[in-house]
Order: sequence, then C-alpha cells, then structure tokens
Amino acid sequence: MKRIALIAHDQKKAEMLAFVKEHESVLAQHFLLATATTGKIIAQNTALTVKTYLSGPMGGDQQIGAQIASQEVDIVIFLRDPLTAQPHEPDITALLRICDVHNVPVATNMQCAHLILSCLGGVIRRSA
Ligand SMILES: O=C(CO)COP(=O)(O)O
Repeated sequence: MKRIALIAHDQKKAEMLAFVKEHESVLAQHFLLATATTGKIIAQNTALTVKTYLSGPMGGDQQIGAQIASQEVDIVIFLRDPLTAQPHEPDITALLRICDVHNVPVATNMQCAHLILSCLGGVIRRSA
C-alpha cells in the first residue's frame, strides 16, 4: 500500500476528479491524503476515503510537505495551475522542493499522473 497525496488548484480540480475516477479501483487500494478542497471533492464524488489537511492557501501544502519530510508520503499528484498566480506560491515551491529532497515522485501534470498510476496499478489509459 502506497501513501498518495492528491492536490489540485482550482482550475485543475475537474481534471483531478476525472483522473481519480479513472483510477478509482487502483487508488482504493492505497492510503490517500489531500488538501482540504481537493479531498472534499474527491470524497463527495467517489467511494474513496481521503485524509484531508488544510486548504493549500491556509497551509495545507506545508502540512503535506511535512508529511513528505517525515517519510509519510510515497507519491504526490499535484495538478498545479501554471497560468494563475497563487497567493501561497512559496508553499507550492517548498512542497515541490521537499519532494526532490526526499526523492518522492511528483506529477505536476496529467500525463505524468497517468504514467505514475499506470505503473502502480497496471492500468491502461482509456484516453489521451
Ligand atoms: O491550493 C492548493 C495547492 O496549492 C490546493 O488546496 P485546496 O485543495 O484546498 O484547493
């Protein structure tokens, strides 16, 4: 069982939900954690259980970063919005940095997220 962090900025939440639904049977075999709004959307629209932290702008990225630093996270799917300025940009940068410090695979776009999950569950993607 892997511990998988799921995080998406507002413009990427629909993509995250579609991604999670596509991989739901695989994700159900793992421990999921998420920032508040992302986790709430996933929990409300799937049968998955998600441990939630604060919303990203309120410190959720830092909380998940602390989990990564404590070796409590194996994979990060972080669908960030590269076209919108975020008030908590330093937290986002710190989260990505701590993934590299601890050699934790982190997907920041959909193609990479599918690749990682496909490796995990042997799932063949249904669409591009
Ligand atoms: O802002 C975020 C990541 O930087 C995500 O936070 P929410 O899931 O609460 O929207």
